[in-house]
Amino acid sequence: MDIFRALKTYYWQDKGFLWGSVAGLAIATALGLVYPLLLKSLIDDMILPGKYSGVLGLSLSAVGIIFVKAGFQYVHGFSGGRLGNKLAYRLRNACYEKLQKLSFSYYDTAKTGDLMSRLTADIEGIRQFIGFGFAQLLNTGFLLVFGFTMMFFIDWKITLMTFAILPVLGFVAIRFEQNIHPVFRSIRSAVGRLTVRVQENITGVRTVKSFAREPFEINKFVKENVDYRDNHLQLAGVWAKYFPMIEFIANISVAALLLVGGWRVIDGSLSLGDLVALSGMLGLIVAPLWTLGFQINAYTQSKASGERLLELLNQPVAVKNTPNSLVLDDEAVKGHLRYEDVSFRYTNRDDLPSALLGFNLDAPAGSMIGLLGGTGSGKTTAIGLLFRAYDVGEGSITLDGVDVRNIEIETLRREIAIVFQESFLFSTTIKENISYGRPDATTEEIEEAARLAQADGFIRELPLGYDTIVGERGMGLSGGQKQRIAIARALLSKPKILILDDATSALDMETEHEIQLAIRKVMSGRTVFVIAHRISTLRRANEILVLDRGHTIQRGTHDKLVRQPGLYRETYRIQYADRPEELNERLEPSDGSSERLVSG
Ligand SMILES: Nc1ncnc2c1ncn2[C@@H]1O[C@H](COP(=O)(O)OP(=O)(O)OP(=O)(O)O)[C@@H](O)[C@H]1O
Repeated sequence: MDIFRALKTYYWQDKGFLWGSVAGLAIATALGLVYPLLLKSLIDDMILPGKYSGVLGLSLSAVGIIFVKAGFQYVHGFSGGRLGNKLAYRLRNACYEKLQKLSFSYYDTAKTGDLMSRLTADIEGIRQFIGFGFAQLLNTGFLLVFGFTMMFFIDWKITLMTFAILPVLGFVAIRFEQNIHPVFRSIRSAVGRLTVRVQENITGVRTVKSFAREPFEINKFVKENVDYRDNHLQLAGVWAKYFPMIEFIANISVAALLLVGGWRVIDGSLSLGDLVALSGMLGLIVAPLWTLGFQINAYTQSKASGERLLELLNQPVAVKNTPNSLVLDDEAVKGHLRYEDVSFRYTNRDDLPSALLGFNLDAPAGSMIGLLGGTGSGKTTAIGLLFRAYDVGEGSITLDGVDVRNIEIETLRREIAIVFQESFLFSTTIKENISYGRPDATTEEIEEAARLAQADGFIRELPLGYDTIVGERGMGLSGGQKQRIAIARALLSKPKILILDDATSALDMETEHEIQLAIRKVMSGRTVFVIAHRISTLRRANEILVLDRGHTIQRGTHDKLVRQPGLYRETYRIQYADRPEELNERLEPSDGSSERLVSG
């Protein structure tokens, strides 16, 4: 019950509905138990003595009871529905909000399918149990207590006899639950695997098709589908075995009642009406006992779902604001950045060495910083620490002299715009994609940003122009088109710091050059970070840092670096091998003697 206590904040404000659902069902149940008493009265007081005058009154009472019972059943259904749905609504919102708050580190290991199922199937489980299952479980208890008390007052000996069968029935019902629970669990994980298969296949459809791996994918799906089908067959097997067994045991008590009750009526120690009433009540008690296994199952399932939801809701947020976080004043921010001896290691990858080691950088407002290095050398890590995707391990990063860890995350990130290599577009209009960071932007501003990002031309050629809806993650657009929309989105937010993380890799040199000119214009006086593998993208930077496995191995301007032996010059050599004039001109040493750079 601890799980449900922990979830109390999501349903306790509706406790009126909870009580309404429980009380509605309990009263309707108690009223149901009155029917056998009416039958008893009909037989013993009217039919047998031949007093027919009371029959009409009795049937009118039955109608009245039906009416009132229906009213209480409505109260149960209405309250349970309200309670469950309001709870599910709050839980869904809370989980979604939590997902928005969780830091990047959480998503490094989170699985999309698993999170989706928490927000759907697990919440549904809780909704059903809190709304209805809980009241039904209590109701089974009420039935046992009310029913046996009434039976006891009619004839305690017969009642005790029928009572003897209950532990057996309870035992079988619990065995049933124990057998069916793992099957339900396997079904749920089989559904999860099946969903992940479909999701991955649709997402990676281009890769699948380009490698002609459709048969392989179909086989994988069929395997999961077989698993799913087999689980359902196993479920059907458990049902088929236990249902007749439960019915058989329950009917033994009915048979025993008929046998002993019959004798007793014949020898005159029990009235016929009492026998009919006892049999009616026994039937009412036994019916929900059949479903006891299900009710317990619903309880354990929703407990497991509750655990999974609480695990998400109680997930610590790795990067968060401190109580005294500084709220940045947009007007006052200049954009002067300093990294001082910054080192960082990803906590989820203790097996790996630090991703960044002793990183130092001074980037005054208005400067352009270039980062170059092989894959995995720490470039993205260096900028991730700046916008607090992760907090630095050692050292510090300051913005205008304030440690970024002391700046309110939201205002810090509002000053920074990042364009990643893989541009993510939402499945909405191009216009809304560009204005994502500034929903208040005017059409003119959106179009101006698109012009600067060299995107306006191709957008206008689309049939619906800026109102064209792009497919999921930008499907239907080329890589370079997506990158240009992402650049327009970043430029529109007029950030103090712009980060281009390999953001122009899909563009041709000419378009990239045009965009660079535009960025220089828009970002004049602001700070720009450019991560790139192309020298042409970096060469105008005020300072270029060359990284290798987290270490800064070279730094300086393009002119300085092309003269130094090292990775930068090697990269330059490879990229400009087909333009030796430019290469020689660049690499000519200061003493005027020409250096031979390209062999062969
Ligand atoms: N989220 C993460 N969790 C664990 N390790 C990570 C994570 N992101 C990066 N790494 C590791 O940190 C190191 C630096 O990665 P980083 O992404 O900073 O490199 P990069 O220079 O930007 O590479 P690329 O040019 O390929 O984008 C690599 O060894 C990488 O495997």
